[in-house]
Amino acid sequence: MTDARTTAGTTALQQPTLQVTDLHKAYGGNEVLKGVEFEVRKGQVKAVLGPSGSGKSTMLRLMALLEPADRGDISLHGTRIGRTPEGRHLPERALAVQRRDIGMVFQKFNLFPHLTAARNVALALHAVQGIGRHEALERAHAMLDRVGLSQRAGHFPSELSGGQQQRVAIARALVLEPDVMLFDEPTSALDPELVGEVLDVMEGLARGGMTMIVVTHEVRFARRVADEVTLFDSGVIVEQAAPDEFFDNPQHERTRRFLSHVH
Ligand SMILES: Nc1ncnc2c1ncn2[C@@H]1O[C@H](COP(=O)(O)OP(=O)(O)OP(=O)(O)O)[C@@H](O)[C@H]1O
Repeated sequence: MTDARTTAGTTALQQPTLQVTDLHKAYGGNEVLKGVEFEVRKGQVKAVLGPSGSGKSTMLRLMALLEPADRGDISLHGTRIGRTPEGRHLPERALAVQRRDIGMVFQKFNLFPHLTAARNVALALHAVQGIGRHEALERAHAMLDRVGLSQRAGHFPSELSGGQQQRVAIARALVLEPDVMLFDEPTSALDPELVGEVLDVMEGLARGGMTMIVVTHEVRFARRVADEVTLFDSGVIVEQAAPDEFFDNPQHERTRRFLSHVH
């Protein structure tokens, strides 16, 4: 009994939080993902770099179950998600339940313009988890405090800077207490002077133990915060390594060429 429990516990610890195997996706005849193998473990931060159009966003969207893969598996804590055990795509209602464990932040914040920051965050709790208005608002305020926006909770998106709006979007994802957070170029739509405040929030989350995958062009952030950096090119992973290795001693010519353009 004890042995069985220990074994199960050890297995759970070793399992990636989120994992994709042999992931394929094509749009029309355009093969965008060509058998990607990728995983993130509990508390790990993975940065994903790569040229435009290499398939980074597509991988995140598939991982977040926002669209189906053509082939391959996506697993959360070792359990396949997005498909039935027989391999059929799950219906929307079942997908919605599985999506709750995976938070996603996009380049565009997509806040509701007619709702205050607090209500934007509370709406997620209310709509997705059915939590009552009062409690949802209380938790929204606590989450806005965590991203440094307690003073802005009553403001509408139009009254907030882009950086502040993105922090609201981060709070909206966090309030659902996801097991893993996916960031898809969260600072690309921001004026340069607003990038830092969003990266600071993300760094705080990373230091606090959040499991994160970050698609980004912010090389310095990747070097400073990530446990591992991945280079995507043309739908495949070219190189994955710890930041010092990746940036100072890349093994692949493609990585060297990529870094020569971004450094
Ligand atoms: N819904 C879609 N329909 C058709 N083609 C798509 C769709 N989504 C992505 N693509 C194509 O797939 C390829 C990969 O796109 P993706 O957005 O995943 O790349 P990316 O590496 O994230 O690029 P970027 O850094 O520019 O965001 C591109 O050629 C893109 O045009």
